[in-house]
Amino acid sequence: MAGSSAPRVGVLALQGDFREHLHVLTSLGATAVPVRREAELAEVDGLVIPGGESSVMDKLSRMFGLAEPLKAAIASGLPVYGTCAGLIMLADRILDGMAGQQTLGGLDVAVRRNAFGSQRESFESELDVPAFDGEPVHAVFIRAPVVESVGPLASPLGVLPDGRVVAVEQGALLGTSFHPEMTHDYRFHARFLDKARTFASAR
Ligand SMILES: NC(=O)CC[C@H](N)C(=O)O
Repeated sequence: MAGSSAPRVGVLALQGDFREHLHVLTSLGATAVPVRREAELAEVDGLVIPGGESSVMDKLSRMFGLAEPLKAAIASGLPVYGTCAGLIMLADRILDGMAGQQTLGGLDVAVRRNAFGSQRESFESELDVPAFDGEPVHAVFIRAPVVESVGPLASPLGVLPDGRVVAVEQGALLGTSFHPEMTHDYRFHARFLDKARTFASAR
């Protein structure tokens, strides 16, 4: 019954809008817990990395000794969904990072921080996501990164009308430039939970 069980998933809770993600995941029937320590990470079958400020999340994850366990978890196939700053954390390559800024990596993409410039710090757009049936996704962007290039291991999931990639997938990893937790459309979270259920039933 892998498809109907309630997966136990975490939200990285060092910084950013982790409470909103905990709320969404709980509303979708998951058991959702904040993750701040390695021992908490070891107990989840999936992890959301929220929006916030990626340079701060990078520093805190290294300071708290979580960066290496997170990298190991990603390498072991743990499903991880990164939104906005979380997408930056998952990217193998970062453009316009702060001096010395590192990422966890995992997604074979290059992302550019704050790619939409100060004129468009936040905006909303309808996004066609061919992997989802039905309505386009109403996407909310806040000082958002863009996926500047997609390597051969990753696939674009969502593209703006001007061709810029803002959602990507690679196996158990999912990343969006925008914030579904701020809307009522939780199809990306549901897709992440499907991956978490698959991971839980395989271990
Ligand atoms: N809403 C967000 O997560 C903003 C991301 C932020 N600009 C960063 O560089 O991490």
